[in-house]
Amino acid sequence: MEWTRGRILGRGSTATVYAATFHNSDEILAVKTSELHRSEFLQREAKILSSLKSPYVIGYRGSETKRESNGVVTYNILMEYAPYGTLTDAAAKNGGRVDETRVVKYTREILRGLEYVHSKGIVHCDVKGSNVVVSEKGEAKIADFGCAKRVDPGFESMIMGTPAFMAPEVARGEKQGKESDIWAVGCTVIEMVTGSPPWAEVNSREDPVSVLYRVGYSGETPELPCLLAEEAKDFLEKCFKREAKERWTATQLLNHPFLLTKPDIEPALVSGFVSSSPTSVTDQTFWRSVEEEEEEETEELQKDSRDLDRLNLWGCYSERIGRLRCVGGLDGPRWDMEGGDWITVRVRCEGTMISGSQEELIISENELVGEL
Ligand SMILES: Nc1ncnc2c1ncn2[C@@H]1O[C@H](COP(=O)(O)OP(=O)(O)OP(=O)(O)O)[C@@H](O)[C@H]1O
Repeated sequence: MEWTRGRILGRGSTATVYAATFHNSDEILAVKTSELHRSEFLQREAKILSSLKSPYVIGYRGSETKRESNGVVTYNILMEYAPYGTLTDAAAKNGGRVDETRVVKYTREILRGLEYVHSKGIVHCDVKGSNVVVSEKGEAKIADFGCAKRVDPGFESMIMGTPAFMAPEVARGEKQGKESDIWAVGCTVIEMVTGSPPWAEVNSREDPVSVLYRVGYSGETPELPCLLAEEAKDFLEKCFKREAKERWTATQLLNHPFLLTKPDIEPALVSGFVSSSPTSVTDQTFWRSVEEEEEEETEELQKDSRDLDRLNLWGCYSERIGRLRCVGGLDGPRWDMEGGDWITVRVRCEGTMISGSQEELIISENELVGEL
């Protein structure tokens, strides 16, 4: 395969993704690259991605090693190019959150993708806004299968994912199955609606270990955004059943009224992430009206005048977390609160933690257990 590498589209913990062009066609590609000697996760990803074909999963175009002009040997996955970035980008471009029509559309498409992936006996293990990309036609497609695994009982068990999106059973290091992906879908909806993952109040002041502890052991479920209509809240409650076996499946959720009441929107409406008007807040089918919210807030304030914060209808969105990034090295992990995306962690159930990049030592199971 002859192709030329272009600009960087994004960086993750295991690889860098570039735009590229095929020499024998006009197709633009995305190429996910890491040095060959660090490409264990990329090679696993290629194996899984090559077995999948769905409109809601990023398209696989091949994989190969390549000697770069500087002599470095790289491993590369060639994929369909998604020009509109990730759902996290979509929220950022739209003032911190995705508008309601797109939240419904993208949630439906993520679930269609997961329904397919799960039917193939595969669990994604790292569903989150920054791992869902938007295609040229405006469809949400699940990407980054670097943590994905087959659900075969004999398969090596490894806990993987991003702390704020982890289900309780994953945070406790017990198991990671299809149900854990569904919890992460709920977290992704919260991320789209509010611009922040769940547990933002913990994230902003503490560290990911505290998030894992809270998810795994507190008995709590993520706080539901206060402006959501009851239908949307009910949908999230079905995702956030703490008992994995009580959680709804992708197929069941696709038939939830939250997703059934709105038809698919035209692709033309999606392209370019045309910024939506804040008036969507008043749409009764998804958001509760500001008046309704105000009335309830006033009643609550009368009941408890100490709760002054609740006067501000937008208060529940005002907390923006400092993004966490682990940038450890041989000296051990440290948490960077300033920038970068939510990181993915990979912990072997038995033994020490490994991450995709040898430079980014993230956290060891022993440290985790020690902290907990
Ligand atoms: N097919 C694609 N088209 C366009 N951009 C993409 C594509 N795939 C990935 N990207 C961009 O590259 C970024 C990193 O990709 P990806 O999440 O696959 O890397 P990673 O190293 O596996 O990340 P993680 O830290 O989640 O493990 C994405 O967040 C996105 O911005």
